[in-house]
Amino acid sequence: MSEDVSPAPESSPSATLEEALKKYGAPMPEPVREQLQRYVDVLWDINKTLNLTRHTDYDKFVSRDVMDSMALAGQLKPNEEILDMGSGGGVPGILIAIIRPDVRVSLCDSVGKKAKATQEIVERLGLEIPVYHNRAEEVLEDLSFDAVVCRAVAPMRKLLLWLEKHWLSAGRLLAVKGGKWIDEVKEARHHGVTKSVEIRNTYEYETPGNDHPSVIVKVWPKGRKEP
Ligand SMILES: C[S@@+](CC[C@H](N)C(=O)[O-])C[C@H]1O[C@@H](n2cnc3c(N)ncnc32)[C@H](O)[C@@H]1O
Repeated sequence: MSEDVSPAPESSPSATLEEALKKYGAPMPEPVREQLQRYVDVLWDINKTLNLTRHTDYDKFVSRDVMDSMALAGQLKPNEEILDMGSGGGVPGILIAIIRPDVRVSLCDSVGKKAKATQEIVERLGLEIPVYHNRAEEVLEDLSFDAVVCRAVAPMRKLLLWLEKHWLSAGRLLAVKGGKWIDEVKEARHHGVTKSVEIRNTYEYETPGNDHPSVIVKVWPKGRKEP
């Protein structure tokens, strides 16, 4: 008897947010799902005129944006206060605010039109989230947080350089990284910006379509108990 070698059929694109959330193992209570739906509706609407995201279908939105934000949210303690550094279209900050309403989120982006778009999203969703049109380093001059979170903002070398003088107000860094994170840490070490910090891979998870798992990298100042 010949073996059936026909390729497995590709799963069909998710027609709804609910379908995608189920497909990627992230079912959400209805009120959260409704808020996520409102968020993508507003984001995709603004995205018609301003390039904020390439994740313009439910599968990409859930498998990338929601999964990354959930991975970060899982590292936060109850009622913590966080700064999303380089929010762009609001990932991960706005999604963390929706998934974890106990967490107090602030957003910042150094580019004016991005910060303005993020402000518009926040207002249209009726969320009470401060949005700063500033570099994170500038925000950290005046305000303190339990953690700074970020995705797709800069390599570790730059993130550590930017935060070097701000650990008292940044608390800890939680950065979403891909398979090259170890190379990024090596490069940062080569540039001498890892001397006064501890760096740990704190959580790994699969991202559909990527060969390597995604990682939440945690960084905190040396000498301080692991947060
Ligand atoms: C590639 S986008 C990523 C946006 C979003 N985090 C995401 O994952 O979809 C990077 C954003 O970081 C912003 N950015 C870069 N350096 C920054 C800094 N030091 N402080 C605040 N924002 C920064 C850029 O303006 C840009 O909007």
